[in-house]
Amino acid sequence: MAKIIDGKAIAQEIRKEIKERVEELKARGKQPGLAVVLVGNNPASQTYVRMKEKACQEVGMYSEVHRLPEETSEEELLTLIDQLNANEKIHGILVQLPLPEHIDEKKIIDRILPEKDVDGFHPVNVGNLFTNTARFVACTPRGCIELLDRMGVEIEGKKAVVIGRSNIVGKPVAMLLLHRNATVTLCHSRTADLKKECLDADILVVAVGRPEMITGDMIKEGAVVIDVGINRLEDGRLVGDVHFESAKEKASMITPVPGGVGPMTIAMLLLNTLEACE
Ligand SMILES: Nc1nc(=O)c2c([nH]1)NC[C@@H]1CN(c3ccc(C(=O)N[C@@H](CCC(=O)O)C(=O)O)cc3)C=[N+]21
Repeated sequence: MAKIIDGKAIAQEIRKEIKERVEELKARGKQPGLAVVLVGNNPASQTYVRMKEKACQEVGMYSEVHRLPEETSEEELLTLIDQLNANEKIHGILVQLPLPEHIDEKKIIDRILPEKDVDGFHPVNVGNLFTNTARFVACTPRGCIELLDRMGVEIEGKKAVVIGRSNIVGKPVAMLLLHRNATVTLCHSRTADLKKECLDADILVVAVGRPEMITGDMIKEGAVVIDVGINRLEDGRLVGDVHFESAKEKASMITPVPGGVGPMTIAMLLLNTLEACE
């Protein structure tokens, strides 16, 4: 039976460490500041933004949330980004995604100064990730690696299989694992034999966005399983992309959903903001 990776507790520990570093900065007259921009009324986004705001306050960071109406124009949003770029109190800028249909996400992200892009979504940071010189790495991928490190999982020389090739999780997490000297396989919807690839994995990272699609029969005995998925079922239950009950019979360690990778995403956002200020 797998050991459960308590992402919530690990994230809490990291937040405590961040709080101490914020206090040191404050003693030197500096306070890390994060600006979060939310456009529209997406209920999930509103919840996430509240969580981010609360997390900032808890560690003593300055935070401001800009809640803009659904009809906000691209031009108006770009003007706000320019103001935040120029604002010395703000070290990190996060534009909550997804944005409304009429706004070009790429155009907005490209406008954020790379040195304030604590989401790690700006092309400069994405490009630097490729050469292992990134100032900011996207929060969820960084959180996955941090979980492995804090659980004492060795990455070097291991077979790591990543399922899902999104720009915000799959691709960057594969790159981070590669930089840590894992042998990395990146699987996706057209992978010929997904089960075979999965059964090869010492470390399995799943980020596809399909509820409980990875089952215990696809997991090698003793593998470490990181489940990035967060899916709300019709009955209201929150489940990952991994079928937890069957997977935990095979894995040596596994993240639960909720309480796994999710809380790490916010902890890494705070860490990136702290580092932006430092
Ligand atoms: N620019 C941008 N940056 C993001 O980082 C970003 C975003 N847009 N859009 C949406 C996604 C999603 N995301 C999560 C953050 C925390 C949890 C989290 O803490 N989840 C908890 C609670 C889950 C719940 O109860 O809903 C858990 O998994 O235990 C989940 C998901 C950040 N995102």
